[in-house]
Amino acid sequence: MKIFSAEQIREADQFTIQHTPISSSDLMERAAGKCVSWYEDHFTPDHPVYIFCGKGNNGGDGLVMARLLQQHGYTVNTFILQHSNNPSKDHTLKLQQLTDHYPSSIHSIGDLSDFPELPANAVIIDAIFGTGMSRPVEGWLAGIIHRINDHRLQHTIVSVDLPSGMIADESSVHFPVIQAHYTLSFEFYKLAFLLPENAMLTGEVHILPIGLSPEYISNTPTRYHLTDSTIIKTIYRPRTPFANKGTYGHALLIAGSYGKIGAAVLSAKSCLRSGVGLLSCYVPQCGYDIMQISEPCAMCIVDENTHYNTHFHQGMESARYKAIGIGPGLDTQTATAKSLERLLAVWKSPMVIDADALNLLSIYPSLLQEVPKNSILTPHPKEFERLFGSSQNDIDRLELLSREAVSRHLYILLKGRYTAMACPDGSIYFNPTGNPGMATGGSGDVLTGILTGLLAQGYSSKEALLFGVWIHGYAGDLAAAEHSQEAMTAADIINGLGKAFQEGI
Ligand SMILES: NC(=O)C1=CN([C@@H]2O[C@H](COP(=O)(O)OP(=O)(O)OC[C@H]3O[C@@H](n4cnc5c(N)ncnc54)[C@H](O)[C@@H]3O)[C@@H](O)[C@H]2O)[C@H](O)CC1
Ligand SMILES: [K+]
Repeated sequence: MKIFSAEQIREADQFTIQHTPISSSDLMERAAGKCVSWYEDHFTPDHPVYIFCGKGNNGGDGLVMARLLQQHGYTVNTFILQHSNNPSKDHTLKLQQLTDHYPSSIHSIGDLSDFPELPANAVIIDAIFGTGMSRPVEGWLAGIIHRINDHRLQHTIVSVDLPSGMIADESSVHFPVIQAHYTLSFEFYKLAFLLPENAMLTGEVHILPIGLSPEYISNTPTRYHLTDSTIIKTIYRPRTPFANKGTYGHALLIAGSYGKIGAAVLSAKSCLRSGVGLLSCYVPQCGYDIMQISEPCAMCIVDENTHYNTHFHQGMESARYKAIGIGPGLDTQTATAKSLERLLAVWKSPMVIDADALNLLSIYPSLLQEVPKNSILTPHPKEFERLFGSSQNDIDRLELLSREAVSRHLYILLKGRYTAMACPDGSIYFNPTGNPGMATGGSGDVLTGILTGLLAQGYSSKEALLFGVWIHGYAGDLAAAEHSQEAMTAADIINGLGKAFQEGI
């Protein structure tokens, strides 16, 4: 699914009005009608509705909702915030229609002292600002936003299109923004909904289709995308009937150190459960028995060192692996760094680089220059910061992520609720699958195994990344459904992979 900017959403709006038989006034009726249908499914008429409207089209949506909800038997009080003397055309039209039918339900707010007392069971609808926001809300308007937020514990807050004060495609960190329980957004996710810094502001997001032109949507390129099953279906390739294990590649996982052989085992298991043809695991001596017993389907190559890996570069100039994954439980010993340096000097195909291998790249930044093009780096936010530095806000961090991916020709993901995946062509994909139960030790090791397994099978780096992160999250959701987010472990994610491949594509 494409993620459009506020500017593009305005264009989509205009294009739809010009090229399909619908007026802007009717499009607003349709949008508000969708919100009303959603609302009626969630709240009965015993809850008085308090709708706060701005003077633009977001406020216009609120005015239409006020009319429709009253027509449907709800008690509604509408408050128009007098922040501007230039209401939008449709706002003016919808205000007139509301005045014609329900004049006594309309009130005006010119400053904070006009804010109403809310009855205990009232529901608040926030239709103050939508995609028209481009700067922080200030003065008494900011006061109104804070006042609404003060009611958050007692009253449900439903935001129309965006929580007011949030800027659709910029950072609004530290700005006054409505803290909604629900956000009913039109047609598209907004970039702002996917930023960790806004996690507490949107509440549950519901995307309501309003029939914006499919022609505009398919013909307009975007930089940001949300991975969905349509994208995953185009990536997935079923196995061929005449396949043998050579068809699906031989992967090498370089992982594990004393006390962290479990990370290597988790990666190995998930790699095998992602369809790899053959898997070899390179481990220190202390890992040999553990690996062979835990995962008989994997072959084992053993380092000369007992506790950590020191010679995995050996023989790699002529090795025929289809993919290498390195990092889970690796440790950051100097001898491991030296071996990584020598591996990078000879290995020029894409690799999956995770965990301690990323930490080695941040300790020895010159190694980062040697990472093969199209490799996949999988940092969590702390690892990302150690590698590339810190940022003021989530938009700056996305820009940094993208700059690094483009300039180094790498695929870099940044783990989170919506894992962001930056590609060398400048595009950024967000992944929607997964849940907080996956914030547990070993979950990243499982992802490394999956990505390595997909790369080895011949998926391109971009395909392996989008598909791997999707299936990892999907398997995590299945694990949470079975065990709860609290009780699930990384091993349960691996156990979910079978069903994820069957049902998640
Ligand atoms: N996407 C669609 O196809 C549809 C969208 N609809 C709704 O329209 C809004 C966008 O409306 P717009 O008039 O462009 O902007 P807003 O209502 O968000 O705000 C404009 C209004 O607010 C003033 N303003 C902006 N920023 C500030 C500020 N920081 N402080 C004070 N005042 C500010 C500005 O001057 C204007 O007066 C979209 O979100 C949807 O809700 C359609 O109804 C359906 C089609
Ligand atoms: K709003």
